[in-house]
Amino acid sequence: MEGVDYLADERKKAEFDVNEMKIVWAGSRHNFELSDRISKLVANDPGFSKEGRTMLPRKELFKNTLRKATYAWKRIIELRLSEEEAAKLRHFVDEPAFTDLHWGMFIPAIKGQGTDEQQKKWLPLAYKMQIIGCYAQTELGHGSNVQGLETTATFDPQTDEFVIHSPTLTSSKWWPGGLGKVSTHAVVYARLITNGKDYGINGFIVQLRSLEDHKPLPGVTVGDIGLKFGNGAYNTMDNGVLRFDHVRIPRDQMLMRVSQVTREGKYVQSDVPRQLLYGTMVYVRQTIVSDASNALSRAVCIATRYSAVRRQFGSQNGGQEIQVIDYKTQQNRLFPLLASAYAFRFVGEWLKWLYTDVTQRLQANDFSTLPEAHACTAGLKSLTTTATADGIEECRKLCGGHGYLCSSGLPELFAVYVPACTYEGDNTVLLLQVARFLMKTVSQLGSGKKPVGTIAYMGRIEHLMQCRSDVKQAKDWLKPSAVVEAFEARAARMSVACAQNLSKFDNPEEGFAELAADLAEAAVAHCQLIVVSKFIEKLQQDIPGEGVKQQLEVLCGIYYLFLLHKHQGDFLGTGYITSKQASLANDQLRALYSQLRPNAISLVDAFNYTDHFLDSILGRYDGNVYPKLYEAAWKDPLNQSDIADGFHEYIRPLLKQQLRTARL
Ligand SMILES: CC/C=C\C/C=C\C/C=C\C/C=C\C/C=C\C/C=C\C=C\C(=O)SCCNC(=O)CCNC(=O)[C@H](O)C(C)(C)COP(=O)(O)OP(=O)(O)OC[C@H]1O[C@@H](n2cnc3c(N)ncnc32)[C@H](O)[C@@H]1OP(=O)(O)O
Ligand SMILES: Cc1cc2nc3c(=O)[nH]c(=O)nc-3n(C[C@H](O)[C@H](O)[C@H](O)COP(=O)(O)OP(=O)(O)OC[C@H]3O[C@@H](n4cnc5c(N)ncnc54)[C@H](O)[C@@H]3O)c2cc1C
Repeated sequence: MEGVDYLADERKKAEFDVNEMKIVWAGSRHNFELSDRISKLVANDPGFSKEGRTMLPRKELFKNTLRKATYAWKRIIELRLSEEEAAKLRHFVDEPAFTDLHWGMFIPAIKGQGTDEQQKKWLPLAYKMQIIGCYAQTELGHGSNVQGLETTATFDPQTDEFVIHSPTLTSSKWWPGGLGKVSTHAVVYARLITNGKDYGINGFIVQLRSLEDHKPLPGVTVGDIGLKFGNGAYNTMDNGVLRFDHVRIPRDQMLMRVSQVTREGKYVQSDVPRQLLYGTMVYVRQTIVSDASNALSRAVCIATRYSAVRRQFGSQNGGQEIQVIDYKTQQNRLFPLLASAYAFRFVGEWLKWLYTDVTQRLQANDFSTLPEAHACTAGLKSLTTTATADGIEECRKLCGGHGYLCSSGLPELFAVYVPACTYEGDNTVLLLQVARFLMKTVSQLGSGKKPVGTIAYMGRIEHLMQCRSDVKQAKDWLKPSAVVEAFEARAARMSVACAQNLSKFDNPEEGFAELAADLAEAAVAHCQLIVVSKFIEKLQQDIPGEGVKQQLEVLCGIYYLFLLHKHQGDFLGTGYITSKQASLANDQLRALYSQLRPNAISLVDAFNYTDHFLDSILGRYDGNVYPKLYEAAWKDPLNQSDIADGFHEYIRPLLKQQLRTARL
């Protein structure tokens, strides 16, 4: 029945002010109002309908995305939306498109690596979308190892130009989004060669297609790399391949903030660190951490609502069966994911602050916090995307058989999300970057250099190496100081153990390679400590709204106690807790699940997602799942006729043959 709220009883159980929680989730009242307004604007516009998206063949799917992305741009202009509003609109349109890379990487690369003059020339064109750009770094042969890229940019002093060339098959650019069929320009990363000397990787703005007829320019070979994982999903994006045959660009299209080549061909290194060349990746990794909470909360919202609708077993005297959300096993799989969505939200907010801070410092030529910013963005990108991709898949399983239907929204969400574990840095490669930072920190402990920021805890290494948990009863695990010390001691001990093992090798690089798996685990422990600490710090702020803070405390407890339970080998193995204390942590975790249970539906309502954005029958706000599933099945193209195409060709002869055999 339309108009009935099947989850109304669940909503009545809430012990907190949901509207206030919506503001906490959004980060501020301004953010909440912005998201609320723009998500409804998109949901109510038929131009942004998602109907039938997963059924479209690639060419139609792609064309439909071009239509939507350009329609979004038209609406942005017509409604005179600000940059912030426009970004929200693209987010709620919810379909990966070339515009993500244009706004998300091409423009930031020019902003971060271009000189003032270059920014003045290129940004107005890009802002008006008079040129469309992508970020062409990865090649067929190399992605993680950026220093191993092979494309060359050789300076020709005769003409004051760079010659961009792909010397080998493996040097073909491969993967850049928006490249395959749309971009007119790219920021291309290539080896800078001048006066016969290779100065390593630098960015160059290269025009790829004519602005008149969109044909590839002479010397440019460009196309799409082919179908990717999942139905619909990331296939809306034209990830591309690109080869250059001695393509000439003016010298001033080398991005020259980090280093320059003079008219005479002299290479000049600025006094900014070369790592700023990697700045766009730091920026995007930071946005990916915030986005992890979007994707995970979306999956959790679907699985939580459906778990309250779905009933199995336990009917007493002909009454209703049990809601599957009441099974402790379901809670133990679902509630930590709900808690993780909130945890990633808050660590994302903090990371945004850290990124803004480091950007301001860089502008003032203070490079001191760059290594920490790199370690935090790399590590948290790795931690949150791994947990989110795994979490979305777990949510699909939590929805039983119906989770496997595309109409649940979960298969597509997973297919779109899972490459986040790979793009912007493979998650293992990124953890090893964190590990390098940790090993450097440990090796400098005796030097008098005081660790600050997220590694300040290493400054208390002597205490952290020998302290023991003083938890005596389950509720002691609710004390923030007990928890932070536990996570600090575990992270510090794992790092120190790695450093001690490394010192046994004559060649440190050989040692690092041999111990890489342990080092990656130490990096995870450090990153989990950051997430836990930032959640606890958030709770120390003034949080208005009846019961809101209490709910967040429950979620925070679930987040860290679940981690403690899952990684209890680390906590026990490093000797910080006893098995009795581990068992008390588990008792407390179960108690928190019971406290969360009546609030579960309202906690996912606080994400304030429209049904359009969720695009899931199982996650519908009104919980009206079964009639809508039934209705959707009949919309499948296979059900357009009673007799399937192919029946006369294949099935009928088979049945006739069986009939003949039966007669014999
Ligand atoms: C149903 C749903 C529908 C729709 C959903 C809709 C929309 C989705 C919306 C949003 C999604 C959100 C975001 C999506 C965004 C993007 C996805 C699309 C595009 C993806 C693009 C890309 O992938 S671009 C390519 C990215 N490539 C990489 O990340 C490569 C990884 N490799 C590296 O970064 C480096 O090579 C390395 C760090 C691994 C090694 O570098 P190298 O120089 O060889 O190394 P070292 O010798 O180890 O380091 C030298 C020193 O430099 C320091 N360092 C390294 N990196 C950095 C850095 N980035 N910043 C600062 N410093 C750095 C390093 O620590 C070393 O320092 P020392 O002090 O030790 O010397
Ligand atoms: C959907 C999608 C969109 C993308 N968009 C873009 C884009 O717009 N622009 C762009 O330039 N690129 C883009 N990329 C490319 C992406 O950035 C790379 O794929 C990514 O950086 C990983 O590099 P790789 O493919 O070389 O993986 P590889 O490095 O080859 O990884 C393969 C395996 O080797 C392991 N490995 C590699 N090195 C090490 C090491 N040192 N130690 C231990 N293990 C190691 C990895 O953990 C992994 O298991 C995109 C990729 C995808 C999937």
